[in-house]
Amino acid sequence: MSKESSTVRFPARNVSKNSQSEPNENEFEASSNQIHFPPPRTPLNSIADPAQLQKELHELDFDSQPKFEAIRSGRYSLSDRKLEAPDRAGNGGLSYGTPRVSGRGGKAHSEPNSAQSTPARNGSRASIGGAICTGSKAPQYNGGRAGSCSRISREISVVNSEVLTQVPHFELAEDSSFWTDHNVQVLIRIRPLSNIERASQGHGGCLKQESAKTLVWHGHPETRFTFDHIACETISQEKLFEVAGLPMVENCLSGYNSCMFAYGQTGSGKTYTMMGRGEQVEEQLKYSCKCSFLEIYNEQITDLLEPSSTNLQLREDLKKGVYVENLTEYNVRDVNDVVKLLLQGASNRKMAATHMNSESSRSHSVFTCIIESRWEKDSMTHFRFARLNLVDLAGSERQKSSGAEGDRLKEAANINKSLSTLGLVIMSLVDLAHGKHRHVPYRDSRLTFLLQDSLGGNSKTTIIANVSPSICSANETLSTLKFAQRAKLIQNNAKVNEDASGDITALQQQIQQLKGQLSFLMKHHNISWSSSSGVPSIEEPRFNELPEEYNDSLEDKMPTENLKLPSVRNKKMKCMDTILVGALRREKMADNAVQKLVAEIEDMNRLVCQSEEDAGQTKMMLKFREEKIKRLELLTDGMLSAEKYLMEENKALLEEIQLLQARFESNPELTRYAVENCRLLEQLKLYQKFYEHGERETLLAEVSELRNQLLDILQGKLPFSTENENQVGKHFLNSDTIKELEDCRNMNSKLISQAASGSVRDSFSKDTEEFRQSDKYSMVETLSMGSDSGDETASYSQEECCRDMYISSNKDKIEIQSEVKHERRFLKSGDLHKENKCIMEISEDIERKALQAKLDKWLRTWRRSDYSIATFKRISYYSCLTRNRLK
Ligand SMILES: Nc1ncnc2c1ncn2[C@@H]1O[C@H](COP(=O)(O)OP(=O)(O)OP(=O)(O)O)[C@@H](O)[C@H]1O
Repeated sequence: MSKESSTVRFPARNVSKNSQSEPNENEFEASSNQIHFPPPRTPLNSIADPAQLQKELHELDFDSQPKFEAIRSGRYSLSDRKLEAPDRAGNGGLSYGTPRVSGRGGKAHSEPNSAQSTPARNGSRASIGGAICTGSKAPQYNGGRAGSCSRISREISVVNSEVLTQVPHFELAEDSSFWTDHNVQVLIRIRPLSNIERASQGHGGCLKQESAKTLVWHGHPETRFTFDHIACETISQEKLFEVAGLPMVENCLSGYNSCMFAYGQTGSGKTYTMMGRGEQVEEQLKYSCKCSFLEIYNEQITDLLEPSSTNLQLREDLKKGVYVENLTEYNVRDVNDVVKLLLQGASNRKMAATHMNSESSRSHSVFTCIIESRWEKDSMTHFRFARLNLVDLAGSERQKSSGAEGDRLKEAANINKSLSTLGLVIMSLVDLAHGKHRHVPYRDSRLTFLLQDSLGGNSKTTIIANVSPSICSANETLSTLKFAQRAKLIQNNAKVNEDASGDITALQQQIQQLKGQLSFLMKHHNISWSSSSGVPSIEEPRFNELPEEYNDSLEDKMPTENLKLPSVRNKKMKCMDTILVGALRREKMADNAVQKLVAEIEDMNRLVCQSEEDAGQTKMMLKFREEKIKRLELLTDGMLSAEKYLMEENKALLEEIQLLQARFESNPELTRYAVENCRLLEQLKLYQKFYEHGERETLLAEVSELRNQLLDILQGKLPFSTENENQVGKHFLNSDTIKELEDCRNMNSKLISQAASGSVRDSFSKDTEEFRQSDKYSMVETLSMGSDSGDETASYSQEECCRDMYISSNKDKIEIQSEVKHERRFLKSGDLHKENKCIMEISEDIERKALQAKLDKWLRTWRRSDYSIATFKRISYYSCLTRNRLK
């Protein structure tokens, strides 16, 4: 275990007081992992005469503890009327249930919804914080102050068998998903009656549990309460931990902030519930974990692990949220470390005896574990972090019931103040949850300010309301139950705290990998980047060096007759080279685009961070204003001297100036403009490149090449040489079809020359207008007009056209029509310049790729299907569109 940032050795523990009385009980010092404890604080004065009370309790405890334990551990069923005589040494055949908190004991717990991807966890998680950590044995640790730790280990132990048989037992529903799915949970825990209570009031109580979810408060008026979970008197620590504690730890490991409060009147079992009976466990934590332990006493924060650090200040930070300045955090390696810290801190808590509890906590304590987990998946580094707050509140009773006087009264007033703020916060949150506008007074007490995330914020929170069934506590029990009922309605907004910054690094790595692969491929295929255009060029087509499967697939697609012809083969190779060059070029462009996007994401992330910072700074400014108002109020009420006011004002203004400076330097607006500027410059460069570096010509050449390729393939499949015509062609085509092919070829060459001269635009405009007006039966004719040749379809009968058009699906028609509509928009828009601009605005590159993909698709369809002139015409027509658009 190491202290954050510096290695701290605790001074040797002052055990003199207790070592005499309980010399062998300090297991801590005997443990291998030695922690030296700080000197404990002087115990607070007791108000009532606790000595007598304690003596009585001790005697009673000793007698009855084993019986109670036996029942808790399940050795005795509730129907057992007779219990074995207890052995005073504590081992007279009594087993303590399962002592170790060793994971989940094979119990299946569902992951929280949003944490499905959390890597498999193992190792110890059960005992984090030691909260409700069960154990068979008391830790037997007794700090410098008598009673502080023995208290942790002690039970009420005032229950005898006779009584227990009368207490109905209700199982605590084990549904871990319930705890993980809900952000705010409330559980009622009823402690058993103490012997003193029993002696004074008999066996009757103010509470009666009717079922696993309902209990009745016997009073005026009799009130029935329903809760999702009620832990009756016979529910063991272990069971409670399994049901409510484990899912909280699970949440925390999954990256959710988690918090567990114990609320209730003094002596109702809050500390017992939170501290359990700590024991050393051996499993290793698999996560990095830091712990701190503080107490809020009289509205002052003290570090329980470094008791000399008193009056610590709360600060707010954008990243950390609310935190305690200078609070020591210890890195812990295993559960033992955690338990040690827990016990060490507990020994320093302010305690005193009151009428209601001989060892009453007079402060609120917060034990915090910050858990971080990191794992790699798909070459991404995931990082999650979460806090687990275990809050043991001071008793919520009224002052007069605790019999407090003097210092205790002042304490009680402060306790009441923070607890009433807690109540107000909860009420405001409930109102908020019902859609009302409310100011939530988090800042009115240190407790609520520190725990604001746990209340209505980013946290999964469990509130355990501890109640005593004693008639003497009837009113307090009722108010605790009402508090619990209200708290049920709070709505938190828990989210997984995950850092995705690793993703960008992973993307960059991926890009690097792809680059490596690309350069390897280029080296092996003699491809070099042309320095001027950034376009790869292939030095020499080498058909024989192509991978075999590539040849095979080609052979599958092409008629074997053609492959035998070297000229055809060379031609094909040339085509393939072109395709490859195009593909590599596009790949490079895509690579550039990815890089740009990555840079843009980084910019945006920066912007988001800055905006968050800005929001935080605005919040801080508001806070300054609020504080200033408070100061002014104090000044006008005469509670603050003018001098002190000025000094505080000066300090606040200095802080404000610093804040404003920081705000000025990291103004998100500036960054936004800078990012926008960069983006526009990039765009400008792109346009310049498009015109000046021949990008446009390259695209045109590529499209034209693709079209030629298509025609070549058509020719290759249906050769025109007399010999082949006789052998193969005859099987497929009649002379009309062959002529049609020739026509199409002519049509294309005409289009190319027209595109060069610009005249195609006029004719195309006419074409599209006619196309729009035509019905599906005349579509082929309209298409053919694009060729500017009246007799091109002469040999293709109207009937055949109709049939072909029927074959082409409605979808095709819709696609073509929308293309034409699109085209018309261009043509209407006026001059060429505007058109080009328009084209670029809708992203030339993407469009071109899409068109090319369509061409490829059609080509594939055509290859697969029967030869269809209509399809071919569509392709030709589409080529025209493409060409025109790119122009
Ligand atoms: N469920 C329980 N089973 C057995 N003993 C219990 C149980 N709950 C509480 N006790 C015993 O009751 C006594 C008072 O409990 P505890 O000190 O936890 O109360 P508390 O609510 O923390 O009081 P305070 O607010 O004064 O600190 C202790 O001796 C404790 O061992």
